[in-house]
Amino acid sequence: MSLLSKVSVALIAILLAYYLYSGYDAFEPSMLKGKKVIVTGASSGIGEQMAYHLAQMGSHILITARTEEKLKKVVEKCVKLGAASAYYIPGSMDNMTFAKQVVQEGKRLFGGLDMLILNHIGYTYFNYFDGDVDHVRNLLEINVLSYATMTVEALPMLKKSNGNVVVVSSFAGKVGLPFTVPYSTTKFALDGFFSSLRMEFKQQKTNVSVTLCVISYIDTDSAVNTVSGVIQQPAAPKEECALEIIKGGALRKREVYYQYQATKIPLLLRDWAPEFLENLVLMNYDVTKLKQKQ
Ligand SMILES: NC(=O)C1=CN([C@@H]2O[C@H](COP(=O)(O)OP(=O)(O)OC[C@H]3O[C@@H](n4cnc5c(N)ncnc54)[C@H](OP(=O)(O)O)[C@@H]3O)[C@@H](O)[C@H]2O)C=CC1
Ligand SMILES: CC(C)CCC[C@@H](C)[C@H]1CC[C@H]2[C@@H]3C(=O)C=C4C[C@@H](O)CC[C@]4(C)[C@H]3CC[C@]12C
Repeated sequence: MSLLSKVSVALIAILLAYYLYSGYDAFEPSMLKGKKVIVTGASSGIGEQMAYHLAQMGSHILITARTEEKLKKVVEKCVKLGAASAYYIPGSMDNMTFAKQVVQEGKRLFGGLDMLILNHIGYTYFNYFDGDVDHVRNLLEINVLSYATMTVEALPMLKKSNGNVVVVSSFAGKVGLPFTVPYSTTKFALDGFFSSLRMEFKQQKTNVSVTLCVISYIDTDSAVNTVSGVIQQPAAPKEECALEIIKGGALRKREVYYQYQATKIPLLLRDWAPEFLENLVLMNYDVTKLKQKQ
């Protein structure tokens, strides 16, 4: 066999292995039928859309956020869409007792748990870092420590079900960006916690998958209101984003990239051409449109 043929065979084998390993297109909505799922931050945005997808797939759903009126409406719509059952529990994730309570409520309602989708974030500003370290600490509580607390609390149930932990992060959790200092701090921390945990699960043969979702700019009200004008890149649809996150969790993927071209491709540059990537990012910002801090 010539060298060229050997290289071609090796390349085909690598591509085939990647195709099989990545489970490309193996997703079926029926995978979520009857599954017991908790979704945090589901009163609006991507979390709300995930609840609707899960409802259509026939899951048992428990959603949470602070605003009871909104949760109630989302639950009503979930029931109409075909959820096996749908419940809500209101509260704030700066309180770790509440974070544990949500998981215990799942246990009480469903008698187990298949998927824990961690998606909520606390309010932050989109502007130059103002030096307020207390805000960073508070955001770490909401965006990171509550995620860790809920995962610890849910682990016995997830071990029994060979379940999934799905963590919604961001491109800003892989690359430092202007105007997101407190937010990026928390999203990078999620990568550290959950990627290390995933490795320990692998080492200990714990059959609980951990999916970290690296998400680009999405057209949720809060994001558009915060960054429109400043960010030149168009926002991707929240409905599709929500579905990709659920698919990634069900397929037990390590990471989800959405949109692929706005996350995975720029990340190729991160370690090899970081300054080029920084310039690309800056070209996407129009600082003259920066809004006054609220
Ligand atoms: N939109 C985007 O461009 C991007 C979003 N992401 C990630 O996607 C996820 C969802 O974002 P998105 O849908 O835009 O956000 P939204 O602002 O639409 O939703 C945030 C959710 O979190 C809840 N929440 C806010 N504060 C608290 C709190 N203290 N305790 C408990 N819940 C709280 C909100 O409800 P309530 O106010 O009622 O509590 C709401 O349900 C986040 O993890 C975000 O980092 C990642 C990349 C880009
Ligand atoms: C290759 C580059 C051009 C990519 C640049 C991507 C930038 C512009 C994208 C990627 C992730 C995005 C932020 C995000 O993750 C979540 C939030 C929280 C929300 O409440 C307010 C908006 C905010 C800060 C988004 C702002 C826009 C960000 C920085």
